[in-house]
Amino acid sequence: ASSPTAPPAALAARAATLREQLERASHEYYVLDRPSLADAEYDRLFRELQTLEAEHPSLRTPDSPTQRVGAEPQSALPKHQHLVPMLSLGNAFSDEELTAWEERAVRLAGEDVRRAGYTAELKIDGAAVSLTYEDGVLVTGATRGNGTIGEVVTPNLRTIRDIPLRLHATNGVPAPTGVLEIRGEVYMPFSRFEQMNEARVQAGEPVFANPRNAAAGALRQLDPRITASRPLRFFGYSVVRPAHLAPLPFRTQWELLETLAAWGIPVAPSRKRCDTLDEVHAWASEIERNVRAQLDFAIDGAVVKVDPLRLQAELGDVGREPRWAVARKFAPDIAETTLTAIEVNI
Ligand SMILES: CC(C)(CNC(=O)c1ccc(Oc2ccccc2)cc1)c1ccc2c(N)nc(N)nc2n1
Repeated sequence: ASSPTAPPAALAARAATLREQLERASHEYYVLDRPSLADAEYDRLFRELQTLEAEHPSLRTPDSPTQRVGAEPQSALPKHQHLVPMLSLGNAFSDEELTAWEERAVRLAGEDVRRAGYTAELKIDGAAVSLTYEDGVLVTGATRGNGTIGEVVTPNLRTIRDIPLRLHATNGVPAPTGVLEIRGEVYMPFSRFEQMNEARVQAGEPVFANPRNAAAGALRQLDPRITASRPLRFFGYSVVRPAHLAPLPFRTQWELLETLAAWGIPVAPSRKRCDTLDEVHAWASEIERNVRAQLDFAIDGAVVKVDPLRLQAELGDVGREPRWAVARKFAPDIAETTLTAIEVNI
């Protein structure tokens, strides 16, 4: 017999179904850009879940879509120590510097580095954050801070539709158990950045210098309703967990990105598995010349990563920089350079 306070199992099951349907619809709408549920139907299900949670508060779980916006403003942002430090990328400004990076890695970890190959990714120019999930449920979100200590901005990150409140099992990839941290970049699409600045000019408010500053500023708001009003997106690119826990279900950076996507985390669209550094050079040039101008988000280069996690661990990091990854920087974005020049001259 169920106790008077516990909701009947049927209602708990209905609430779970609604959470699942609403989160999948949200993922299809915001991340895959191919909604299968009509807005009116989404709203009807959302209201049904809100009603269920109002009648049975124990059904109001942290991964419920009704809990994305609405936490009360905080006085100041509490601090969060990252489980594993968030590293910062060293820079290679030329193909020669990229080759020198590879030489050092080969000297340290042997020919396996070349034989195993690389994963090349877009270097998203946004605000780095770390998302802590426990048994697949988002429990903490924090800014990078100094790499070791960041600021807790969980209520703000929960307003970003790209960030799943619960990680899903899909096409044969099981949902993760235990604790893990997903690192990625919060960014503001150019199109929405311009739109927002235009509105700020009309409202007599100061405009943001660039999308990265706008994203970082939105993330550090004390009132999540302000964050919710800013058009923020997210791309994931790293997963870590404390060394003593069971290893993660992937062995390479490439498989890591595929797993993130399977869990429902958006991953930047252009990326390439490269067998040689020459392939990396060619891909990065192609991105700089032909892809960058078409993207609706800021990138400041490509990131090259030694693919096997075993070799990443062997190479380790020095001075907070991984030896197993490096940024191949592009020429600064003309618009940003011009703006900075104007600011300087005033
Ligand atoms: C590589 C890393 C610095 C993140 N990774 C980490 O911070 C990190 C930190 C400890 C780790 O611990 C290890 C676990 C196993 C093996 C080796 C290290 C692993 C990753 C980074 C930083 C910025 C990036 C960016 N703007 N765009 C893309 N596309 N990728 C980026 N990648």
